[in-house]
Amino acid sequence: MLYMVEMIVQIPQSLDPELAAKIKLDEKEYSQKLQRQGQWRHLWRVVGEYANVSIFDASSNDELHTLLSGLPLFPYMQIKVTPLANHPSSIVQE
Ligand SMILES: O=C(O)CC1=CCC(=O)O1
Repeated sequence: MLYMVEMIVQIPQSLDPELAAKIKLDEKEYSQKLQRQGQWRHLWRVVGEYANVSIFDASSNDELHTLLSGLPLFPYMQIKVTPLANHPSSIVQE
C-alpha cells in the first residue's frame, strides 16, 4: 500500500548541536536504507521549509508506523499520513 507522508522537522534550539548533527546523519543513513529496499519510494524537500513530502510503500498501517517510529528524527517531527488509492484515470496502476 502506498502512503503520502508529510514530515515537518522541529529540532529544539536547546538540543546540543553535535547531537543534532549526529541524529541528522543517522536519519540520512536510515532513509537511504529504506529507499534502497523500496519502502521509501520518493523523498522531496518542501521548498522554503524544513519539511519533506514522501511516498512510502508498506504492507500495512502497522508496518508503516514501525518504519516511521524508527526514524532518528521521529521525536522532533510532526508527521501526517495519507493513505493512497489508485485513481481510475491514471494510466499507471500500482
Ligand atoms: O530533512 C528532512 O526532511 C528529514 C529527513 C527525512 C529523511 C532524511 O534523510 O531527512
